[in-house]
Amino acid sequence: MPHAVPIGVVTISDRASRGEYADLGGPAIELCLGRILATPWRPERRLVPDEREQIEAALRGLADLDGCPLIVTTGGTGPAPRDVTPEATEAVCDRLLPGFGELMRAVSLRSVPTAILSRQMAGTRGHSLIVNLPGKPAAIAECLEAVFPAIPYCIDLLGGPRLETNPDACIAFRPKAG
Ligand SMILES: Nc1ncnc2c1ncn2[C@@H]1O[C@H](COP(=O)(O)OP(=O)(O)OP(=O)(O)O)[C@@H](O)[C@H]1O
Ligand SMILES: Nc1nc2c(c(=O)[nH]1)N[C@H]1C(S)=C(S)[C@@H](COP(=O)(O)O)O[C@H]1N2
Repeated sequence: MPHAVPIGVVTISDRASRGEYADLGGPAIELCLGRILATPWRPERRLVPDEREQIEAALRGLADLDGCPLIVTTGGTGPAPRDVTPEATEAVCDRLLPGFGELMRAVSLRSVPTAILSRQMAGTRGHSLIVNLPGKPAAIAECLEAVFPAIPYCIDLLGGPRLETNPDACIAFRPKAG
């Protein structure tokens, strides 16, 4: 699909990257995006260990070389010493969007009290929006569905492609002019 919008799907996991378990996070992101997006898109997949330099390199490449208007990560957002996804995200972003993390934690807190352990965040790098999700595959749809209504308009504001959604899965909110 030559005109499909590239979307970065980044799994950050020591064990999945070593092949010790199958990556369930990347496929869960793709399944969720497939339900939500009406605009043709294609995943740009990356699987990296919890190493800050490798995460930053993946995010920079997806934003600057692959031209992804949206990059979604899973894993490495907690308080463990090797969890460095938020640090890597902050390092590559021009600006942070704290509302994403606030909303995702609030929604997740309805399911698990440990939701407050995630330092997941979002920010912009040039024309790209980067959104962190926790590593638990079950967290992915819960978090992504919560914030997605604001994502198409955010990408409009960043000068990216117009993303349309399937209204049965997600109603994108675009404030009316004036
Ligand atoms: N990509 C993944 N695929 C399948 N399961 C995952 C994945 N990432 C995390 N998990 C599961 O969610 C749990 C919590 O995720 P977390 O990101 O804290 O992993 P972790 O304990 O740091 O280990 P690792 O980095 O090796 O995945 C993991 O212990 C694992 O059971
Ligand atoms: N929706 C949701 N959010 C969640 C969880 C979950 O199971 N569901 N797990 C929490 C836990 S136990 C941790 S440690 C943090 C960080 O997870 P990560 O290091 O895998 O990103 O996410 C939290 N957020």
